[in-house]
Amino acid sequence: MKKAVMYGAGNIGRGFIGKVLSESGYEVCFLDIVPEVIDAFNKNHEYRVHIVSNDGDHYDVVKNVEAVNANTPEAAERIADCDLMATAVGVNVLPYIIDNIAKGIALRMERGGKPLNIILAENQLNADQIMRDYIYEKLNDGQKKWADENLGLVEASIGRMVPPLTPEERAADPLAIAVEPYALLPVDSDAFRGGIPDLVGLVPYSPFGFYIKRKLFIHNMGHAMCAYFAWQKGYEYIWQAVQDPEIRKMAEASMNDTANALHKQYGVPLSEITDHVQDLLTRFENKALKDTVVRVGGDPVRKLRKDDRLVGAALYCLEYGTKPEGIVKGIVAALHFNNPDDKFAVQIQDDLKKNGLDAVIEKYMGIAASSELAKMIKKEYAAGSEK
Ligand SMILES: NC(=O)c1ccc[n+]([C@@H]2O[C@H](COP(=O)([O-])OP(=O)(O)OC[C@H]3O[C@@H](n4cnc5c(N)ncnc54)[C@H](O)[C@@H]3O)[C@@H](O)[C@H]2O)c1
Ligand SMILES: O=P(O)(O)OC[C@@H](O)[C@@H](O)[C@H](O)[C@H](O)CO
Repeated sequence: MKKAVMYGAGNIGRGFIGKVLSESGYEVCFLDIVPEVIDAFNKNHEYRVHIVSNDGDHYDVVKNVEAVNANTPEAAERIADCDLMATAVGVNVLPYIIDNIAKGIALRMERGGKPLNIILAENQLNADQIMRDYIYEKLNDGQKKWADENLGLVEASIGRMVPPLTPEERAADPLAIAVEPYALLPVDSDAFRGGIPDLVGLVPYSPFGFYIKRKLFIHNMGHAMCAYFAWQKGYEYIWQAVQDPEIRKMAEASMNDTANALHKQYGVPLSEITDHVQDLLTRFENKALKDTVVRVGGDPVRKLRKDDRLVGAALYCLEYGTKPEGIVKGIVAALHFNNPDDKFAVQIQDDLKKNGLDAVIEKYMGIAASSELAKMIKKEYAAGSEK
């Protein structure tokens, strides 16, 4: 059997990519650090994925799985030996998995191994370049040359939404997972080395910039807007946000603004992109998924970065001639996300109090306080304070 390594056995690793790999004929080795999750994989070598929607639910069984602790030398061995690999650990964790990846590459090269393709299932623009830079810092010149020719770092657009389960659900079954039905996996077809693998639901696409921007600047931006407005109205779930006519209208208008910019840059018919917006809004209504406002809005420090969903989308709209009025409201709502259980939200709230809005804009969004977008944000923020 072909072997795959799935780095990260969380929501996306278990609920999406690991499942795709198994269903595509791979024996899947998950690398993770949570002992009860690792033990559970190695006990039964299979797990169930609950597929939920407003129209009903069913379970799929994912077979031929095992797990290895990522903090042991065995992790690099598995990377050296596999036919395909993917990561879904979270953007902030990526720097911590580089050592194992670099060691795996070194072993693979020594053993005359085949090219290594790594599908990057992370919500990060230019994840391929970021990972190549991290990995190359750990390689010698010979290894870098091998990696130039044999290491495929493959950007992917991870559209499937997978919320966290409750502590009670996790305690009952450490591998429990519930997902929405959507299961397409668009990937950058130009990034593979040595051929594109045959995976269930794979959509190889080039130029991939279109898909990655559509994902981050329409899907994740609209999602984040729903979450931050929902927080202000005291909702717990995303489906509640999107059923609120005021929130839905603002999210939809902003998603359509990005759709316009994408249409202008890539020439994809506008109706095709706005149809996708409507489909997303329907998917956000998935009540059975129980996706939460605190998950989707979590870590506003990352979500407010210049290369992420809100500020990134606003700058993109400005570049293509649209004033991002709605997205700016979303940015301001993110600045009001004062969830005491989210350390990143607390950090922004502290900085706002101590250092003021200009400093927060420059520090977290990476744009000048005198820039056009910053001026729009400040105007909207002040208008909110006057209410
Ligand atoms: N959940 C979603 O709906 C969704 C959808 C699309 C994309 N994403 C993106 O996918 C990525 C993963 O998100 P997720 O929701 O699966 O997160 P998650 O927190 O559920 O999963 C991350 C997994 O990585 C493991 N991990 C953490 N540190 C590790 C380490 N040093 N070594 C090995 N494993 C480690 C964790 O134990 C966990 O199992 C993120 O970049 C996220 O933005 C998530
Ligand atoms: O994972 P994050 O924190 O980058 O973003 C939160 C959600 O928008 C995200 O996980 C989506 O559910 C996912 O990208 C699927 O589309």
